[in-house]
Amino acid sequence: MAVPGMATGAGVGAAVACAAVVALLSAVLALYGPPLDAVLERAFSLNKACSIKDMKNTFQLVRNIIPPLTTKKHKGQDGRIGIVGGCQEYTGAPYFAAISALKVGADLSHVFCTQEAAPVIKSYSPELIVHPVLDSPDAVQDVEKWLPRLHALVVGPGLGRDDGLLRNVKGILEASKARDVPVVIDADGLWLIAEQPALIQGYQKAVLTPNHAEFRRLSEAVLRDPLDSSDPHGAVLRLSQALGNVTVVRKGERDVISDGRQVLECSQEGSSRRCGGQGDLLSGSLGVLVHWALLAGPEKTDGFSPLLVAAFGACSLTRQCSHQAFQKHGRSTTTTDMVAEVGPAFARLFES
Ligand SMILES: NC(=O)C1=CN([C@@H]2O[C@H](COP(=O)(O)OP(=O)(O)OC[C@H]3O[C@@H](n4cnc5c(N)ncnc54)[C@H](O)[C@@H]3O)[C@@H](O)[C@H]2O)[C@@H](O)CC1
Ligand SMILES: Nc1ncnc2c1ncn2[C@@H]1O[C@H](COP(=O)(O)OP(=O)(O)OP(=O)(O)O)[C@@H](O)[C@H]1O
Ligand SMILES: [Mg+2]
Repeated sequence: MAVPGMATGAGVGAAVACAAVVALLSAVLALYGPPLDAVLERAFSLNKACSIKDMKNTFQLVRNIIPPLTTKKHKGQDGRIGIVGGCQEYTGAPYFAAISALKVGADLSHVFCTQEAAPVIKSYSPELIVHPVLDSPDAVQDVEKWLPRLHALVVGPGLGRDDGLLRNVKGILEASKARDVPVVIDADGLWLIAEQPALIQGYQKAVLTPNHAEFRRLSEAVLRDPLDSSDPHGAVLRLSQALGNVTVVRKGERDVISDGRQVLECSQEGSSRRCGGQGDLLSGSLGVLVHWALLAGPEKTDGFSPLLVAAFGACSLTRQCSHQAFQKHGRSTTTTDMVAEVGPAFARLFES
């Protein structure tokens, strides 16, 4: 794979990132066998210096962070995830994020949304725990009291941009940082970060998941420069560095992931459908994988940043869901069809 950005100040990271991407590729190879070589060529851009052996080792990293299913665990151990989002306009986004977290393997998924969004989100699924608190004057305290029971928060899907709501979310982010709760920030959560980057500056347990427009907005706000579209890896690396090594996942035709030291690229085959909600599936899945990766620790990720490994896992899973759903539904594919593929896609990529 090409990791050009890593040459600039990334040092040792270049070799490690290269190995990681190659390893991911190799694991898929092991799963599908040689006929899928072509698919894999697209899945991970290869640096010619990386060997197939390295690839094998590094794909194993994603598998390494997945907790085993055993009869010895209690409810909640494999993940209690909170989604902060859901307002009058947007109820689908927090639902997609929350249900995806459950389908990936979390035990409990909470949604903290506005009062009027709550009954709508509840009605989509009996599996979600829905708190109608986000527009209450006590929103911060109402969410804060749940923080000790949550392993990760996904902030932003379907949040909207109401000033009052964003003020509450600012308080929730500050409370999460104070308690060291990992946060994935997506969608309108990124709008808030573009307005106030200091909110997340240097927080090592944060992952940002911008789409095309969100990345531009964030990058221009933080770096105070027009975005250089000729160097996608360097742009992500620089944004992450400027934010104090917060992990950034830039979604697009290829997903580019960086923690300011290393750059990974995921171009696992997805589909040409660009229906809304796919990013919500990614951020919800990532909430669980971030928890698993931090729990597993750097020993399991071979010294590699656990958040990079988690991000790569969520990107490849989302794209695989899109691929499988499109094979069945073609042009009519929607995010609901992708959610139905989370289990089979996860098994294909990480468990067979
Ligand atoms: N069913 C739902 O409730 C959904 C709600 N959503 C929510 O909608 C709100 C706004 O999210 P948006 O993602 O629309 O953010 P923005 O309001 O910042 O809009 C992004 C814009 O960028 C455009 N864009 C995307 N990719 C592009 C590319 N590669 N090149 C050029 N333009 C591109 C899109 O068409 C869109 O107009 C968020 O709260 C989000 O979570 C979305 O998650 C979609 C599903
Ligand atoms: N051109 C593309 N080709 C293949 N996959 C893509 C492409 N653009 C985005 N994706 C994939 O789609 C998923 C969602 O990315 P996208 O940019 O649509 O997010 P988003 O705009 O935040 O989505 P949402 O509608 O949920 O807010 C990611 O897994 C990403 O890899
Ligand atoms: Mg989005």
